[in-house]
Amino acid sequence: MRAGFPRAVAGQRIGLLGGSFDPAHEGHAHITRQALKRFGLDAVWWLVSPGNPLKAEGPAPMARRIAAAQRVMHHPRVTITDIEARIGTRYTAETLARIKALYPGVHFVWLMGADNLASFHRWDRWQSILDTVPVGVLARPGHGIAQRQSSAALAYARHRLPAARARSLATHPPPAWCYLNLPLIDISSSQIRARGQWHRAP
Ligand SMILES: Nc1ncnc2c1ncn2[C@@H]1O[C@H](COP(=O)(O)OP(=O)(O)OP(=O)(O)O)[C@@H](O)[C@H]1O
Ligand SMILES: O=C(O)c1ccc[n+]([C@@H]2O[C@H](COP(=O)([O-])O)[C@@H](O)[C@H]2O)c1
Repeated sequence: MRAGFPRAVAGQRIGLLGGSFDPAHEGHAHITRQALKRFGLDAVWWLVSPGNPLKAEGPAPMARRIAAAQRVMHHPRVTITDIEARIGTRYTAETLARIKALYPGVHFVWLMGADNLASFHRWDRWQSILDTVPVGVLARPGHGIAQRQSSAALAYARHRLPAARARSLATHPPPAWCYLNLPLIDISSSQIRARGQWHRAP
């Protein structure tokens, strides 16, 4: 594997938590620990995005977001990576196609909070994402039942695995998705920015 790219071996189950991480916070760390345990993952990679295609304002510089993420998340099975910037992608569908080609035989799972399930049908080629990798959705404060009835959730309702089968998600052939209820942590990057504890300017 090229320098700067995380290592993985065929057969491993790896969760991909894409995010702006602008900045990272305890909510990200919490859903990562839950995903490791409940989906039975070997590792989680935080894909620090060059910039969410649906967000008008650009995030803080990558190096600063990575450094902040490393302060928040110390775990032997979590890797924080700028792989999207390295491969030149920011659309998840393209990222997943590239990562799957780079890591044959690895079982990847796309991870996201419930707020993203609500807007998922606005993502570029969202059906292709669901048809490419299993998706694990983690509950988020303020985003409950309505999200589970969002356009994407309804369109793929018959491919939903019950939480009791969460540990089989990573090796389940796509499309497959699973919604996990978990203890909620009410924190967001927007709150941290609004409190003036993080600034986007370089
Ligand atoms: N407190 C939380 N509980 C559950 N999921 C979360 C939480 N915070 C973030 N996530 C999820 O983590 C991923 C990355 O989130 P992101 O970096 O956008 O943080 P954010 O707090 O949502 O940021 P912002 O407030 O700027 O939109 C997303 O899938 C998001 O749903
Ligand atoms: O591919 C898309 O169209 C797309 C649209 C919105 C969000 N995403 C990805 O979703 C992840 C979460 O984004 P964010 O900003 O909510 O942290 C991050 O990896 C984004 O690149 C991807």
